[in-house]
Amino acid sequence: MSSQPVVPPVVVVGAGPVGATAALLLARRGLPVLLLDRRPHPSGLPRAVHLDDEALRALADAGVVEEFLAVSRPMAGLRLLDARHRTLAEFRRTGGAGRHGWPQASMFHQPDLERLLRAAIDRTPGIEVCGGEEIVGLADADRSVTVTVVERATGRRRDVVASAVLGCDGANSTVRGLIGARMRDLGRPDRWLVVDLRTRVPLPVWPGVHQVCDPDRAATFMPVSGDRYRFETRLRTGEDAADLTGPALTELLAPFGAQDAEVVRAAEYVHRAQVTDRWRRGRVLVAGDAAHLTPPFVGQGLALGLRDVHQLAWKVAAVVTGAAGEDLLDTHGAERGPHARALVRLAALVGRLMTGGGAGAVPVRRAALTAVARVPALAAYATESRTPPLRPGPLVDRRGRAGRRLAGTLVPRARVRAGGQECRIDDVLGSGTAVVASAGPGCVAVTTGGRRTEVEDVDGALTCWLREAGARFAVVRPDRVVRAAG
Ligand SMILES: O=C(O)CCc1cccc(O)c1
Repeated sequence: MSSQPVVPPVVVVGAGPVGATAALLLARRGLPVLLLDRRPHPSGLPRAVHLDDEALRALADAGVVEEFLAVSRPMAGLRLLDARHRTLAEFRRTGGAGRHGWPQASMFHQPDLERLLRAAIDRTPGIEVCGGEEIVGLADADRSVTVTVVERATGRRRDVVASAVLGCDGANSTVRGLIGARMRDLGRPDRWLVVDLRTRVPLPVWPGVHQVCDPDRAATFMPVSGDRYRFETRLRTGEDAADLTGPALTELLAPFGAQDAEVVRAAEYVHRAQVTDRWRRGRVLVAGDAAHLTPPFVGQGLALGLRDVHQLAWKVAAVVTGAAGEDLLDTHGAERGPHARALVRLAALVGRLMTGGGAGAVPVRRAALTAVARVPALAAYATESRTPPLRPGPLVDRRGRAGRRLAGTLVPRARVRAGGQECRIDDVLGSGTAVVASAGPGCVAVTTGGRRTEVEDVDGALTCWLREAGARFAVVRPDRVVRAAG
């Protein structure tokens, strides 16, 4: 009788949306997962409210995107307003199907997302969840890590042998500290009041994010999902959250028609712009808020974290199963670091646009808007909701015209017809590396594992995507990022 080799679990630390998604992605690749969280139950706090359609590729591969769409709402875009609420600039997002087949921007209530992720984990074999357990030590060995864990209620300690450890344990990450990583500031911290609201009747507001660029009283207002709204305002020096309750808050909400809304939660929050200086020690890696903190002004906090684990899960699976060498894990920080820094800097720039004040207010705003328009990666984000491409490296070959255009970006999740059935290209790409090539009018060929399949390019989106980049083919990684094109 042959026995399967026993692979120790991948320990995922932190069962928030990033850790939970990581656990699902790893389990769907056949790895056993131990998901630890210091809290006995999900937090229930509505922190993140927005995801872009690129981040939904991670939820799709985790098997929960349909459930996410059922609890979220398409968002119309981002409007920059002046102090008198006149529109300075507007960046629209398509509420219908964007290039990935979903709304370009979706708003949601975080506890809804956490609930559906937890339900998916409960029905996925191979994931063990341990709440109320805290990690206190990590010892690297050859191809494994010993994780020391304490049960918070009893103080009982135990050692777990892990094949890898993913620190998705948030802003105050223990894992980050244990691997000797430090956060590096990309901007100054800023104190804001964050208010979650509910209304009995829907408010007649534009269904997008309003950013009030007023150095004296910078503010953000947005419909979330259902009857929920969020208002945020920068706290002035010497002001705290308690100063902005009652009539003072009612006055701030009035321009949005939300003066009668129920205040569900009002809390001070310090917005930070930080990225870790180290993403890995051996087989221990950090992701999500453990690796970066962003001001919320372009709604990228959670999206960055979901992309981290989407781009990491297949690499961890390849290394742990011996299909790739340990150095594959070096690409995690090399790819995610510049991407995170670019988006954190963009968010900080929008923050300056909202709060830059004094005599320099007008030039600050003009300079920032010019910067957004001039830097291609920023312009692509502002106008088309495309995040910056991954930098060239061992898994991103940006040589040649086609490589420069496509490598490091996501293949569109286009509609295709395969074997008489309509589906999305991701369903044909499978879970490994694939090649997508033009194959005559209205047709593309997908090669996976040496097998070539011709599919109908239903809307011509893939043919057009290749043609516009001057490409005949694109090599697509398991995380749907283009590795090379030519
Ligand atoms: O750029 C986008 O599409 C998202 C804008 C956004 C979303 C959520 C909060 C926020 O302050 C901005």
